[in-house]
Amino acid sequence: MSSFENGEGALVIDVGSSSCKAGWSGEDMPRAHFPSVMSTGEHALESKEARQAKEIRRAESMEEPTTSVNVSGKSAPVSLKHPVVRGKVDLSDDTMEKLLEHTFSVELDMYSESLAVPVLVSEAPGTDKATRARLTQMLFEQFKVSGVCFANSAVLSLFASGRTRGVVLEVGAGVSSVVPVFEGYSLPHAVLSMDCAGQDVTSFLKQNINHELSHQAVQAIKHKVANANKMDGKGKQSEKSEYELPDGTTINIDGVYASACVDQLFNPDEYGIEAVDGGLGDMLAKSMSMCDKDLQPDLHRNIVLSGGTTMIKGFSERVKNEVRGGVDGPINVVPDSTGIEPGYNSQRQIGAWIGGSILASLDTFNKISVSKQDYEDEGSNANIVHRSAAKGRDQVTEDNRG
Ligand SMILES: Nc1ncnc2c1ncn2[C@@H]1O[C@H](COP(=O)(O)OP(=O)(O)OP(=O)(O)O)[C@@H](O)[C@H]1O
Repeated sequence: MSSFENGEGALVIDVGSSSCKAGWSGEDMPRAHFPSVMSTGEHALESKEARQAKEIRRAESMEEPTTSVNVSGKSAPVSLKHPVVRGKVDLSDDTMEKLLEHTFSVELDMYSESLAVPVLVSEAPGTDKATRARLTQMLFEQFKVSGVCFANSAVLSLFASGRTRGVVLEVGAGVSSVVPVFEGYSLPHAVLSMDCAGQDVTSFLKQNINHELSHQAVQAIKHKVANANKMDGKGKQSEKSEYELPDGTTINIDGVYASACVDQLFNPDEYGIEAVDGGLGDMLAKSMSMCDKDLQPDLHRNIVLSGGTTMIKGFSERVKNEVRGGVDGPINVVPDSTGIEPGYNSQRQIGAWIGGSILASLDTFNKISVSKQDYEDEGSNANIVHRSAAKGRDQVTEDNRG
């Protein structure tokens, strides 16, 4: 496969259900981290100026439809749309294309007719081939990138923790997944997921707070008060937590809700949530038991947390306690409650992006990516990206052995 003529590195993009992380390979942090939501409808016609879209997005709630003033001074209806819903890219309209355009031209300030850089895209576990092919075509045709590479977000998070073997528990905004990984390969037969994650934690809290607050305001409260304490009827859960709103109003959150909003992730059936493989602890135990017996002890010792929702207080300890009952032998959750790996501790929400930044700065990256030349040589057939992905995984494994 041909290599790229690029001396500047690659762009690394992770578009999630709630936020998009984007930046350059080899850097420690994404340069941009912003809500993955775009305006649609009438207003979209006038939003060619991506900066205007940015201002509107920032000013308005992520979830609620709103209005804005168009060039004629009249109010125009605006609705906001997420290009990724429950971890799945929605390509039924141009929202994803707009989000990418906004990412490149506004957030990364590199507007040009032709980007001419390679791009590594972090994809959610279980992303289908058709979606990957459509995105490949979009990146080559619309944005004129010089190369494309897709990598599993869980595998990237594992790389970020300095591992190539382990099981990743990803809990973002829209979806929770368990992905066992062996030498850089995810093991698809044992990948489990549940459509319940951070946005459901926020919604639960919103329904149980006695105040009319926006989704964003409740999200901020959640970050402060939510905890993963076990719901055992009594004790800490009955304590109230105080939260001061920006206008000085103090609201009290009942301790039961501060714990129950998170408890639903561990006991979904008790909250009427459909989850065929049970809660997060059950999913982890089940997924690991579906892997080769010889691999299981390694997985038990390398349970890596990833995604913003795992930042909730007490999350790591709760995961450890839940899994302990379901598996034999020692287990280790990373980061653990005593913060043995403090570096990774603060990086959970951007773990996949960091793993992508590392992968895209290795020599291997050129070998696992599809260059523009490769794409054109195949008659602009975007399906080339699947062959490249398989070849790439072999290469990453070989490089790790070496
Ligand atoms: N400190 C925190 N405490 C609790 N929750 C947090 C914290 N920081 C972020 N979150 C939550 O994490 C979620 C976003 O995480 P992340 O960015 O990993 O998701 P995403 O990639 O957008 O979504 P997904 O992976 O589900 O597609 C939000 O629900 C947010 O409220």
